[in-house]
Amino acid sequence: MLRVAVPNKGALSESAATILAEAGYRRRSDAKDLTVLDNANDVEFFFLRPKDIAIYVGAGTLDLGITGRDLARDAGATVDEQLSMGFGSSTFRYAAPAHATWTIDDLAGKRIATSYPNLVREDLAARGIEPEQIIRLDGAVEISIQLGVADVIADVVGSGRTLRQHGLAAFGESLCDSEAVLLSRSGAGLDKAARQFVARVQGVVFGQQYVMIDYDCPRSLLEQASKLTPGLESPTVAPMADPDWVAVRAMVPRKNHQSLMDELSELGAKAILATDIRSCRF
Ligand SMILES: Nc1ncnc2c1ncn2[C@@H]1O[C@H](COP(=O)(O)OP(=O)(O)OP(=O)(O)O)[C@@H](O)[C@H]1O
Ligand SMILES: O=P(O)(O)OC[C@H]1O[C@H](OP(=O)(O)OP(=O)(O)O)[C@H](O)[C@@H]1O
Ligand SMILES: [Mg+2]
Repeated sequence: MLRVAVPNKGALSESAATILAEAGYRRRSDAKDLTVLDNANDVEFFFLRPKDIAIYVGAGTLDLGITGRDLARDAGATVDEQLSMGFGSSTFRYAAPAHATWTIDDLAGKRIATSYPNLVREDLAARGIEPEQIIRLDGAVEISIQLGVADVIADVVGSGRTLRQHGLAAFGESLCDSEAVLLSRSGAGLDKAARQFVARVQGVVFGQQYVMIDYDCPRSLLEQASKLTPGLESPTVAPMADPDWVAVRAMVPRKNHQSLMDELSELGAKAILATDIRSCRF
């Protein structure tokens, strides 16, 4: 039976659960359940702290796991990314009080609070910078400067709202551009069950990022219209009862699909429809 780790709570848990349910796997019935046995699909799910997931997968205790790229890097686990899952995007940044201008070199001799001490230690070592201290906190890191515990923080930035709320500004480049990823143990090949799991999840993730566009197109405009909707291989073109018209179908990126529909309409296409894709295989 395939053993898969899923975040039990926090920023990644709801989106991960939604994708797995859409991929046909059994949901947990209670938010406190730590395991779910999905006999129909021959998978057992383990609901773990996102921080711990890469450790289990890297050790080979569990076959696959969903967690953040930043957490996996901080854990130093020997894992490979099978799939980017399209949610939980964030950057990992140094930040300090916004009233002063900071550069990376200013980190020397400072107290840096973070929940990701290994990621920070690695970054500073690579730059040859010696901090006074790296203070490991479990969360709410943004408050640590005003409480007098640290001079600088290094933390996850999503919208940037939490930094702004605490009068902080990020500086230096991102230490890690993160998102939720599906991990396997490094170097270990995937067996058939694991490959099938990855394909199913990929089908849902891909489906979320694309829509299906259908439209009627004057045959004389087909070449121009096909350039707007090239599809994955090429658009499907079907004859219509009126020989001067064709029906066209193609997958297009969800992002900007509304402006693409405007362009098709301006070109002369009619009955333009966009439909959600629930899942797909390549
Ligand atoms: N606001 C956010 N926007 C985008 N991604 C985020 C955000 N906050 C956290 N993440 C991502 O979620 C993951 C961390 O999840 P989470 O914060 O739930 O775990 P945790 O901090 O270990 O647990 P907890 O917050 O329950 O103590 C990381 O990969 C991080 O990049
Ligand atoms: O840029 P923003 O969109 O404001 O998001 C960033 C915040 O979200 C996360 O905190 P979380 O809610 O996980 O709490 P935590 O600090 O206790 O981990 C992260 O650690 C930041 O504090
Ligand atoms: Mg958190």
